[in-house]
Amino acid sequence: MPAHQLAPDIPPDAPDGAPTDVLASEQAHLAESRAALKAMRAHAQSLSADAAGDWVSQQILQSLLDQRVAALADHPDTPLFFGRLDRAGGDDLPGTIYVGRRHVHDGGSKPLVIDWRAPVSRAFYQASPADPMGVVRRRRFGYHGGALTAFEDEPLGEGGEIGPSKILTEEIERPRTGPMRDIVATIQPDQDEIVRATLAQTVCVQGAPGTGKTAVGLHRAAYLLFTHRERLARSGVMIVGPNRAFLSYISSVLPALGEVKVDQTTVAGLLGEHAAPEDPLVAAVKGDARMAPVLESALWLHIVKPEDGLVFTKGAYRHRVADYEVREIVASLRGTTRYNPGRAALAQRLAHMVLVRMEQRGESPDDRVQDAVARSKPVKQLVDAVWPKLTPEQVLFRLLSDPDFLGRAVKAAKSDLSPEEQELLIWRKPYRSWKSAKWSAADAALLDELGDLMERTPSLGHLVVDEAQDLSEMQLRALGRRCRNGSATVLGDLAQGTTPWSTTSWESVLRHLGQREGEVTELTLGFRVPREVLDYAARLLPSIAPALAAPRSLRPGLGSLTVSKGGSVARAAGEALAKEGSIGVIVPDALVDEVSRALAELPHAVLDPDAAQEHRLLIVPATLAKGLEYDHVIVVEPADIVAAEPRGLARLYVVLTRAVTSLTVLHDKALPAQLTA
Ligand SMILES: Nc1ncnc2c1ncn2[C@@H]1O[C@H](COP(=O)(O)OP(=O)(O)OP(=O)(O)O)[C@@H](O)[C@H]1O
Repeated sequence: MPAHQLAPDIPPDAPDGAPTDVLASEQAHLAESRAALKAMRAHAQSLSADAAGDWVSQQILQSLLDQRVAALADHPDTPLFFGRLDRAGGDDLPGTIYVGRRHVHDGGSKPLVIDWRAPVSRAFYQASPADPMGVVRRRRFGYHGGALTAFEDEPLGEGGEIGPSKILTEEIERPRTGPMRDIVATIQPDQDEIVRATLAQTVCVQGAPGTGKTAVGLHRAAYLLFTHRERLARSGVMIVGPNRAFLSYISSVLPALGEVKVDQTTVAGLLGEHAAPEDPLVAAVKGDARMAPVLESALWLHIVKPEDGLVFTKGAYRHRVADYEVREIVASLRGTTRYNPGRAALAQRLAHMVLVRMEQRGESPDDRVQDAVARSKPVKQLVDAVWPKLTPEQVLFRLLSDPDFLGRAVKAAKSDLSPEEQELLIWRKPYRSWKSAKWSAADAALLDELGDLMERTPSLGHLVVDEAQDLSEMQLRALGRRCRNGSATVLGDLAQGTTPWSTTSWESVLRHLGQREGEVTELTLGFRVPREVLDYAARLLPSIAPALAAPRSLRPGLGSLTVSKGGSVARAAGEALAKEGSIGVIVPDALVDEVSRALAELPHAVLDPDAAQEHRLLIVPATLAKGLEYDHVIVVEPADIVAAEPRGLARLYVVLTRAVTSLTVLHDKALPAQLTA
């Protein structure tokens, strides 16, 4: 008997009845589950918020009920369940379990579908003949639209071999159109290990292009939200991706899994959309973690040694705090609090001293008097003079425009920033004031660091960081602040690092993120790029990431690669349009307009950095291709892509690994030597 049976292709010899009967019975279970979901929704709709006592509680309850009703919507095109486990029994759980996107139960609370994230569903992803996990048979379902049309059985109890799943193969061979889809029906065992890692655990995933890192990160977010619903509803989960076009591409995955309350943003979205152009050499120094102690010193250098004491007049009395006492208070606070709470504490401590004086004179002031004194003019004046009110922008402005001040900060921090590096940091053309300064992306991380030195940044419960290899140490520190009381999922590929500060080690990434305990793991099997294309792109690996092993692909994709000298982009695009699926024409950024003119006869759009367009034929600037995929990819002039930036070869590697079905490389100039070797 074959290990897999795919109805209706397989002759009706299955032990538990002919496939068509089985199919009919599974279709009946789907119909019953749909009806039950409808009833659950009707029940939720019938609940009234009137029971809540006051108006505010009613509003909150109504909003919760509305969310519940929305969550119970049946999307006819989305399979309600995609798997079934027949279990050996011996526990309290049902013998047969249907695994799907959400729980569905009948009127008597009998489970008809169990959420894929429930502990019992784990076996659907992990059970194997070697370790059946109490499962006798795993059944996978194939759908066409919303209709259940096929099933595939894997007997697990007999210790045999399981061949490749046709349903998985069909899913990954499916022509791509539109945004990214969830992979909940076909998560692979090594991916599932990452998805179900505990909330306390920070996981860092190195993976070649198309190994499912993004998909895994999104599913892990959904898993954690299900497993720790209340805790994470309070603290929050956030996904950080490389650009907004990418976010738009992945935006429907979590909602399809029922999770709508996850913030998806970019580093710029989080730290501020500052984008003043900057020399990469300068940005590299600014991105270096050695900036952190320099910023800290720069901030604290603003504290002025108190020369005068405080005189507080009340009625006929003058209460004095001596200069040395003020110095003692400042010294005791310095370095023990963040900057802004330190200011407030200084005012309170001074006020306290005044109160002590009042008491010594026989008065009995209470706490309100202390607050009033802390807010009084003489105290405010002294605090402003000694511990001035500052913004991150003011401090950074001073640091980047005043070489002496920078030198003092470097010295105070005992930093080894060299004179050359310090010179790079100083603006060539200084701005008139911090208000008119134009900040760069690298400055945004410095401002954020200063902001945290002044006021603690709140931490989220969990952070998913995609394309993490591209982040500078200072950006990682900024993200680390946002998960310091939580954990992170860090995803990336050392070979796809395209920034001048791209990392070469995940241990270093975890260290700067403040998650040293994080575990580095690897995904090695590619689900996107055909083998022939991946092997071609992998010729670049010895030059860009020599320590990495060549990636492997699940998809043979014979005939998927065409390399053509002098070929026409319009012809290649026209040929791709005659096939099924999306088409990405990936071009050096400088050639976007030229290629758009060459394609004037064909309906097309240019990918906008701020949004993913729904267009079959898209021109994609090479610098925006990261994380995206297209059924057919046409890459124009690799030599120019390489020449455009310092890590141009890595950019080319990214660009060559976006194809799902075919890659056409068009070139007039000589190809990079690594590709022809
Ligand atoms: N288990 C799976 N079942 C079906 N499809 C999968 C599976 N894992 C990944 N895929 C598909 O493979 C493609 C690549 O996945 P994804 O974008 O997550 O990879 P990646 O590792 O982030 O790639 P890159 O490094 O190039 O950004 C996607 O279309 C995704 O849906």
